Amino acid sequence: MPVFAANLTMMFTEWSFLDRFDAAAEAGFSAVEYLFPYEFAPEQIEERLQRNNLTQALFNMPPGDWAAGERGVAALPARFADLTAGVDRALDYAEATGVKRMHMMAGIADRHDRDARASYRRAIDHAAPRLAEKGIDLLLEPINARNMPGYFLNSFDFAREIIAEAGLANLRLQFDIYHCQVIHGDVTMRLRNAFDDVGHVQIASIPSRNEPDGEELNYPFLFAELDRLGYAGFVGCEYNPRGKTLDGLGWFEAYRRS
Ligand SMILES: O=C(O)C(=O)[C@@H](O)CO
Ligand SMILES: [Mg+2]
Repeated sequence: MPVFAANLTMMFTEWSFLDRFDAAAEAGFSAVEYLFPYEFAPEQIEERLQRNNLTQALFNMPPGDWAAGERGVAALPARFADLTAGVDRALDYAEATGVKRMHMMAGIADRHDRDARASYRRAIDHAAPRLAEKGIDLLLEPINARNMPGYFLNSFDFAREIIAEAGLANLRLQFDIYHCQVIHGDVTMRLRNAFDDVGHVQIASIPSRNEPDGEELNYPFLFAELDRLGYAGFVGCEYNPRGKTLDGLGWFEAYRRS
């Protein structure tokens, strides 16, 4: 049975960020993820995790200037110093939270640009060994162009090509089923084919990015498929609730921690 992680950037937004940990635990989640912890001290996050007996499944490394439209700096050749500083900062939070996987966003850049690709590889070659020293996986996530126009890593095939080329044991694919369906379709076969690379899974309905309980995909089938494949990682609930978070948790009833 999959282990679900509440995404605290998108779910439980009726609560302040730190109180979302309590709300997610109360709703029966045993793990959480979110985009970024950096507005809070590592100790504040650690305290909420421990108080609620929650596992930190995932978070992202610093993405550059998010408010200005940056979506990562890894593929931006002029930003290598920011990338290395971001790895250091993320590792401080990893130590406090015990997280075992971190996502490095690529940035807005043309994936056919040679300098952007070389910069992305340089960022991976720097970050992955730093994380490996701490037993942490480095995740790469393809993101669809409708949600993030101009994003460098916009194809699952390209992500797998980069992972194969880098040949690093702790470099894994963040398989967001929502993005896969929007970009390519054929989700089950892609999951099967990519399974050896998969380090984290995320879910949402398609096309609305709401609860995984309707619209284009049959999530009960996909959850069973993850079991058939022997997936032992987390499934991040990266969706925008249609209404109140708690009102939309009917799909989660069978999976909640008692
Ligand atoms: O947009 C997504 O999908 C994500 O998983 C975010 O964490 C962007 O990294
Ligand atoms: Mg995602």
